[in-house]
Amino acid sequence: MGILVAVEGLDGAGKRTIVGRIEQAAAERGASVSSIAFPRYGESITADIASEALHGRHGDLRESVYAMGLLFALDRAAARPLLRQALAEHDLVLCDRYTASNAAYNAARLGQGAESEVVSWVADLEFGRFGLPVPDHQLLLGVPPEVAMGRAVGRAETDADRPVDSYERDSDLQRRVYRVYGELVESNWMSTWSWADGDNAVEQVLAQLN
Ligand SMILES: Nc1ncnc2c1ncn2[C@@H]1O[C@H](COP(=O)(O)OP(=O)(O)OP(=O)(O)O)[C@@H](O)[C@H]1O
Ligand SMILES: Cc1cn([C@H]2C[C@H](O)[C@@H](COP(=O)(O)O)O2)c(=O)[nH]c1=O
Repeated sequence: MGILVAVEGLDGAGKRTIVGRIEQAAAERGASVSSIAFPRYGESITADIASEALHGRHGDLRESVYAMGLLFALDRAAARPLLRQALAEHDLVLCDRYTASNAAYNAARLGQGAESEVVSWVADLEFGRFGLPVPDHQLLLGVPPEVAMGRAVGRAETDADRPVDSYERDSDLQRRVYRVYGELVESNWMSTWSWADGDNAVEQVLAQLN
């Protein structure tokens, strides 16, 4: 049975980039690794609808914090068998965003913090009702909002398939999300957390394998 590590952070923080580096470093150490990125665009209808809503489609769907949170949660619920299989077959399973993304973004959208009702709702729904595995460790890529937003905008300029969405355009939201993530780290929400910058993220995850 492998361990499940979730990599969290703001839009454009560099999660995908770091997950690739962790995969490579773990494989070089002889560990078998699998990764899964949420939302699962192109594989999950609920993930695709959430993305379309963030790009202005589906009427007022995106205005509802709980409706958006439910779409992201249903994407993960549908991935539960994949996660279980990956954990049975690999030493390390990496998630590029997981349930804490729903906690941080939904609380921030409501102007609330890590102790709020919506964060409990996310935990009850995803770990309780949907039976998703609780991560063994969660890592926050602590790239500040101004830097992360700059990267997201830079990516959009060079990648026509990755235009900024309504969350990424909202600098106040990104600042609030960063604050809630900090509170999730401080309270070790659901499991242990560590705070990483780009340089020590790989070592922090590899340490979990020992
Ligand atoms: N350490 C870094 N320094 C500078 N640029 C970086 C760094 N890491 C990633 N980038 C660049 O920043 C952009 C965002 O990176 P990436 O796609 O890995 O972020 P992400 O956190 O997965 O984003 P999202 O959650 O929005 O999908 C990309 O263009 C990437 O090449
Ligand atoms: C998985 C997940 C994501 N979100 C938010 C975070 C981002 O702003 C968008 C899209 O994700 P991406 O990594 O930029 O493609 O959705 C969320 O609120 N809840 C979630 O569970």
